[in-house]
Amino acid sequence: MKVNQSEFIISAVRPEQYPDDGLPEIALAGRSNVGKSSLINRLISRKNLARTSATPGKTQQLNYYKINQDLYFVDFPGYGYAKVSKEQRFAWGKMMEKYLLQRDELKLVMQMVDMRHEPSKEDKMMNEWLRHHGLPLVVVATKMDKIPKTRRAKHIKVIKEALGLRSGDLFVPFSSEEGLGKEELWDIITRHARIDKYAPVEDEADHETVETVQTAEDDN
Ligand SMILES: Nc1nc2c(ncn2[C@@H]2O[C@H](COP(=O)(O)OP(=O)(O)OP(=O)(O)O)[C@@H](O)[C@H]2O)c(=O)[nH]1
Ligand SMILES: [Mg+2]
Repeated sequence: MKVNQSEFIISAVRPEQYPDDGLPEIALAGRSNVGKSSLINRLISRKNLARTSATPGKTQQLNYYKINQDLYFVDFPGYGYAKVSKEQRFAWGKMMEKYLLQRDELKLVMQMVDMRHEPSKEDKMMNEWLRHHGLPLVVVATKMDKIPKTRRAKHIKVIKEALGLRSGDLFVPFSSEEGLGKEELWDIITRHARIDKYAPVEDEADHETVETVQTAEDDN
């Protein structure tokens, strides 16, 4: 997928703020700090369009990023972050649930899990919930660069087993640091969003810059 333009649109706290142009939406869900924002940046070859941070729980609204005139990435609040209040967690949960169950434009959920660890209770619950509701799903295992090559197959096996994934289920090991898994994921995204224009992503040189925000601090 050739990304010519990427633009932060809105941090939506209410459904009325969601875009109304009907473009396909790809949601990113996962634990706080799992690497959702980093994955967006890697997919679009930008350093920091989506805010990344070493402070978990930073993304607290549905953050919309428009990619070309083709689709939106919708960056979700990270779940499972202990330091937010119960009320806040409940409010996020409600907003996410409503979005996931009622948003016609939603074409794919990317559920992200950290490749280093066995999926948490919340990861498992989220996965079961998404599958129970029949949502189109790809599980993305992030931070693959942190696992030595010889141990990756083992980690992948543990994750797939913990989530009960079968051979036909979509699963992509990924590294935002090194770009591993990027082409495979774009392929899945464009198929679900029904975008025909599949082409390799070009580098930043011919990329129209619309917004930049703070720099990632990778200490994780
Ligand atoms: N080595 C490595 N570090 C990563 C990778 N992905 C993310 N990180 C680091 O992990 C930290 C969290 O990444 P974010 O992309 O901000 O995570 P997030 O899921 O958006 O977090 P919230 O917005 O808080 O929910 C940052 O320090 C990133 O640089 C990866 O693939 N490899
Ligand atoms: Mg984020």
